[in-house]
Amino acid sequence: MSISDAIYRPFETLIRPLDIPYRPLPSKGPVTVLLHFISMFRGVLIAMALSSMAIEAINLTIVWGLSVIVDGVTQQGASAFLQSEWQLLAFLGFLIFPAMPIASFLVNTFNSHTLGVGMPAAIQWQGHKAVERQDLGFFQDLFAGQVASRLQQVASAVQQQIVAAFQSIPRFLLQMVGSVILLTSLSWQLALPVVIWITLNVLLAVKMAPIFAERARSTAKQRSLVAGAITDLYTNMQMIKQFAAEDSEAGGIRRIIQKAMQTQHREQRIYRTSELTVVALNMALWLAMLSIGFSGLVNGFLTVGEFVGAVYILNRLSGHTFTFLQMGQQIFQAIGTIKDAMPVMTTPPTITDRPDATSLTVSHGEIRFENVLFSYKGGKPVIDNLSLAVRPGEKVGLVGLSGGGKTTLANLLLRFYDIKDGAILIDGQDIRTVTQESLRRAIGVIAQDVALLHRSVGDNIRYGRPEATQDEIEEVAKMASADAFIADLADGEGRKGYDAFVGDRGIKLSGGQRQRVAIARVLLKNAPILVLDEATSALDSESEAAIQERLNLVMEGKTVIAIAHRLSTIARMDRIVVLDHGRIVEEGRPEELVEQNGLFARLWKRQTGGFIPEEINEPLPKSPAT
Ligand SMILES: Nc1ncnc2c1ncn2[C@@H]1O[C@H](COP(=O)(O)OP(=O)(O)OP(=O)(O)O)[C@@H](O)[C@H]1O
Repeated sequence: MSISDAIYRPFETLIRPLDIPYRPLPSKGPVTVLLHFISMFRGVLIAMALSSMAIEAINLTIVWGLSVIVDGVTQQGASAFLQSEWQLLAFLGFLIFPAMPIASFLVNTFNSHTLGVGMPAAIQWQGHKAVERQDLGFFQDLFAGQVASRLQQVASAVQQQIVAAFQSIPRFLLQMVGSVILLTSLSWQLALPVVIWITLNVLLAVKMAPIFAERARSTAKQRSLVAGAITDLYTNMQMIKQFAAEDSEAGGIRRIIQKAMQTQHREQRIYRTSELTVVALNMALWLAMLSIGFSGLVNGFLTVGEFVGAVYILNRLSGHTFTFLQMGQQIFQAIGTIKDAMPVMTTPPTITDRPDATSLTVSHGEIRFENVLFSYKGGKPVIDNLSLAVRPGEKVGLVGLSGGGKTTLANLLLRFYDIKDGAILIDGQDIRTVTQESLRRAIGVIAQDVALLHRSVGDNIRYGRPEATQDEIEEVAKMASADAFIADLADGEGRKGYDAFVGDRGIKLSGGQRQRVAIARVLLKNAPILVLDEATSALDSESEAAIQERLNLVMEGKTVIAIAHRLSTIARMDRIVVLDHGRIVEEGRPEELVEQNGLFARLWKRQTGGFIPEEINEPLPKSPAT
């Protein structure tokens, strides 16, 4: 171990931020959030506050010592004073060195190494754990970038301000009290203006605090709006360019930045006004103290040593009020930032596991929707008293007009939202009584808009089963006919094949390639239930045939609910359920429904131009488990 390791490692490992267990954040106001994080680090914070108070105590003692030395030397002469008071001089020497550098090192290193690094990491981690628990609806109401920026702002603001507060407030209070005591011991006439000055400063702080808080909050809100809007823009850059909307979007961003600047100016005005008041109060104190000091010297109620001591104390006090005021501003900025971020960090998730939630066990794969009623926040019913039983291994196709509730129904099965009434059961187990994790592990999803993470294509496939080996990944890629294009992949960083990155949301892959990766991922997951939200966009017929073939492979032996748009998929379903306004309006085998001449037949004819293709009249593949 190097010397540097020996000195700094203990400070660096005093807190292990990522090992602190997650505790839900209190939602009763920003101060409770601050206290929550303070309690997480209280040991180090107290140690830092004590070291910082030690620095102040040393300073005050040195000031007192100086006034004693000045008076002693003027009265007794230097050598007599040295002889009689050498212990005092030695003690002052010890305070100057090594006590002062040690205390100062402790404060700075707790500050930079233990808290400066550990605290934002802990706050960001705890914040992330809080956000991650939120249900899908929460993310739909917010810009992702805004959430991320709020977390980051909170992490740095809270850390800086808590640390500054613990470093400065106890020290400042000690300095105030110590200064008043010391000054009183020198002369009460000198202490009096200081007491008045402190009272005026406290009144000022009480008056300004709510204004600071309100303005700081507006600024934080505007700042996170800017970050959110910019992230939203960058994420949708392709669409923006398609519409050549860069200029009009830039106009929007410009307006948001302009608004953010206005709120910042408003915030800064109040700070400068209060600083001006503090400077005026400081100068008035100086004037009063110097007048009293000179009159004390003239009238003999003060010695030169006492006068020097008083001037030194005054210098420190007035200098520190300024720092203290700035710290007050920063603390209110932090409180504003927390207030703005509170909804993100403290909203309790609405979809939670029951305390007695069990793990879902899928033995057959039967799904039952029983009188399900659902509406989105404040809206009218999207799923209206719907009952549907899907037999084990059955493949049900959901068909209907756009907005009929197909995607919603699939999302309810995954418990992305909780239903208002009725029940959804898988093999007899109500999905609200099992853990969300076990539920979602049992369901494979191929969504319409295949989402891939900006990682290697191999890692994206591995998402289906993180512990899968490279061989298994290659095997499913082959089954999904993805192996050929993956072999040819290369990214800008020189990574090739399975190691090549796919771009944000998989942007560097074609729609068909993304779908193949999604199929491989679900093949690897091998869940007993499959939800398939078919892309409406037509792939070319060759790709469609290839994908269809792969999908058959994924669907084999599984209970399937497919939001079906393509004729080829519909034809492969055991049963079609036609949804309209959240209700089942028709149900049956596709060929039966065509004959019924209802909504399905209408949709069908519209899609085929009145032509009923051969495949619907062909015998349909038998469902394995029915
Ligand atoms: N997150 C949401 N918040 C509020 N309303 C929503 C949300 N998602 C969907 N809706 C509404 O619920 C209704 C059903 O939508 P859903 O997406 O389930 O229909 P769909 O049948 O899948 O349509 P499509 O075929 O066009 O995908 C629509 O009126 C839609 O506006």
